[in-house]
Amino acid sequence: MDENHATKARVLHWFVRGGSVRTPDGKTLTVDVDPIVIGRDEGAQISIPDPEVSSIHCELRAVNEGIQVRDLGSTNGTFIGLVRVKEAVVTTVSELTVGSSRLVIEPAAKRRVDVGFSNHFGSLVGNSPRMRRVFSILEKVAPTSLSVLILGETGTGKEVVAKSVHDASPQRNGPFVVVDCGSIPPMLAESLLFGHERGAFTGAHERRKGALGEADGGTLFLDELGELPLDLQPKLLRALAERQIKRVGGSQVEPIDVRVLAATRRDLGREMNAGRFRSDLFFRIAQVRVELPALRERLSDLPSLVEEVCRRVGKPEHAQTVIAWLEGHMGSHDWPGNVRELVNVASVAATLAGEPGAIDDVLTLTREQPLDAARPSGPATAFSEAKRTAIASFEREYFTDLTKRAGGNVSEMARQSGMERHHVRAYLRKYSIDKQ
Ligand SMILES: Nc1ncnc2c1ncn2[C@@H]1O[C@H](COP(=O)(O)OP(=O)(O)OP(=O)(O)O)[C@@H](O)[C@H]1O
Repeated sequence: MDENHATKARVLHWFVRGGSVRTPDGKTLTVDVDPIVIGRDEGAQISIPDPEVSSIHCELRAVNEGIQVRDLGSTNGTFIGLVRVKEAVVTTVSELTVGSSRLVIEPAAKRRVDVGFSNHFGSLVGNSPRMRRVFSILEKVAPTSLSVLILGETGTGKEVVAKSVHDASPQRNGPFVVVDCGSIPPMLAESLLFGHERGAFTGAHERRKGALGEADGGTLFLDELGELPLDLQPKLLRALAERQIKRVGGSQVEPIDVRVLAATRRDLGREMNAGRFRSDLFFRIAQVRVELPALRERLSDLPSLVEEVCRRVGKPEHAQTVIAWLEGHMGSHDWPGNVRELVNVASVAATLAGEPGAIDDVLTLTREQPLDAARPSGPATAFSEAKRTAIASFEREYFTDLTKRAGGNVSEMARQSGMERHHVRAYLRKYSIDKQ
């Protein structure tokens, strides 16, 4: 990371109103910026053995205005006084009811939270207080062997966090193995994770290592953890707890030394309460929870992200033009695709920003034209035709080059370009680029 990023660090703290919560058995806990989970499960920070409380019921955390209460998909609901709430901020002493148990929330005065000086971690950048706090947590946990669950909407940078944690860990020279839990074929799931012996099932011609075995001495990143098939969950939990695996069709156990990182877009609280995700596995993997806020909640990150993107595409001199354009034209955009969407828009803009007026055309085209129909809808002027040709040639060049760099692997292309796999495929089809 260049010095530029460090010298631009300005925001060093934020203000929150935490306080305390008194549990039904009379204990008092401090509520701070890291969430406190309330539930029936023994792993919850406030564990309440009340059958009407869901295993993961709700959570409390300090935010700017007071103590935020968030229901996590409980069956019987979370109440403040007599009002059932999904999400609310408590600013005065209030009674919180879960099942038939009562807790008392008491907000305290606002206090300053030091968010650390760092405005980057690995290949992540961000100036907002929330991201600075994420970076300071990551700096602390990366060198440990703690497992980390990374939460956030699509495109918020979960995979980059995982890779950056691996790169800053003692296992950095070991393998970094990614398993996309959402695309595990059910029939092969167990073998994919734990490996198999030769002849274990039809088609098992070779003895194979699974993802856990491959990750030995390194990091296993379970992407889309919420999609992990239910029947695999207890097996994975056992393997992680006992630090050993048994291949499908095998009888011997092999020791493994693997650090686990995981990510999910799904609300795992809801999944657990619906019985689709095991809470014991959740607490085993979520020793540390890191939440990446949506980009719309941290727009102050935009300039540093654009600078980073311009640097990546080799056009650092265009950063200020792109930032000014985004502020002027997309100030009210709420970035549903988060940083991935910003990276896409900013890289196209940065690449063509040298031509006067080009950004308007580029962004209008990339945002409004379906990929397969980049054709003028009305009478084309020579100017717009020229722009279209420039974009087409940029896209063709970009994806041809990307295909070479990723050896034709679409997942790798998606990773490198920060796009969804189906978008990458659509561009390859559009320009008839051969994956070989
Ligand atoms: N803080 C950041 N700094 C720099 N680049 C970032 C940051 N966050 C995300 N990115 C970029 O945004 C793109 C998307 O990131 P990533 O693939 O990690 O998102 P994700 O949360 O894993 O998305 P999904 O849930 O869809 O898999 C990547 O190109 C990544 O480099």
